Formats: sequence, structure tokens, C-alpha cells
Amino acid sequence: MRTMTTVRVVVGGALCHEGRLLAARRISPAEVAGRWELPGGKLEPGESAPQALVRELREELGVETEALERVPGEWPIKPGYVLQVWTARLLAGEPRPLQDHDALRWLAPGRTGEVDWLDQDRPAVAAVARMLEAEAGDDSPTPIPGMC
Ligand SMILES: Nc1nc2c([nH]c(=O)n2[C@H]2C[C@H](O)[C@@H](COP(=O)(O)OP(=O)(O)OP(=O)(O)O)O2)c(=O)[nH]1
Repeated sequence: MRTMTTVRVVVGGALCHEGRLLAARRISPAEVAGRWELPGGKLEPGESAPQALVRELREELGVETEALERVPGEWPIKPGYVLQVWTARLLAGEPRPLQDHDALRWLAPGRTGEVDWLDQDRPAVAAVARMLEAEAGDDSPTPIPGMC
């Protein structure tokens, strides 16, 4: 007999603005409280990852955003859940910790290691940090694809 397993996707947003990356400190559940993450949440049935991300960032931070590009890879969170990460751009508003978080920080390139990221977020954060650093050191007027 074959068992069907469904894995739920959690989408994390690498929200960048003026060359900095947003980190959010979780307040719950207990096992992740106090650790920093990319804000986002679980996909609802029928939603794409970019749709879920835009909805979650509106609910959690009170901002309008646009999902840009998927960061290659997928990271296990706990049994039945995987993390996918998309870069995103701020369209309107100033992020505020409305739900799930008690602190937010905009991290400049080269300073993305200053917060205690959840372990499963670290590879994606490292990839985004490399993109931010490349963009900061690039004088050409054309942005790197996928970055804001
Ligand atoms: N949002 C988010 N969650 C993450 C990240 N990394 C990570 O391990 N997680 C975990 C924490 C939670 O166990 C789970 C996501 O839950 P969530 O509470 O953000 O999802 P949600 O907003 O859809 O909430 P709900 O359905 O439980 O109400 O994934 C991350 O970068 N962003």
C-alpha cells in the first residue's frame, strides 16, 4: 500500500528595500520564539507562493509588496513542512510587527549575520545576502534580476 504524504509549503519573504533586508523576530510558537525569520507563512489551498507571500506580508506587517523571484532551494522546517523563499519588493507602507513578531530590523549588506536566524532560514539568507552585496558593489544602473 502506498501512503500519500502532503508537504505544506511555508513561504518566507526576503523583503528588500533601499538595499537592505528585513528580518522579523518571532513571538511564537515556543520552539522558535525569539529567533529571527523571513516574514511569511503557510500557503492556503489554491494559492501560489507569490500570492501567499503578498497576503501574509499584508497581514503580518501591514505593507503592500510584490514577490519577485524564488531563491533556489527548499529547506525542511519540521515533519510535513518545507520552507521556500522568494525575494520581494516593498510597494507601499512601512512594515510594523502587527502579528507573529515583536521586532523588525532592516539589515544592510554585510550585516545580515547580526541576528539569530532560524537554522532553516540561514542558507536562503546567505544567498540573498550575496545578492545584496553584489548589488551594493555594482555601479551599473540596471538592478540585478530578482532584487529590488
Ligand atoms: N513565516 C515563516 N515561518 C518560518 C520560517 N522559517 C521557519 O522555520 N518557519 C516556521 C515557523 C512556523 O512553524 C511555520 C510557519 O508558520 P506561520 O505561523 O508563519 O504560518 P501562518 O502565518 O500561515 O500561520 P497559521 O496558519 O499557523 O496561523 O514555519 C520563515 O522564514 N518564515
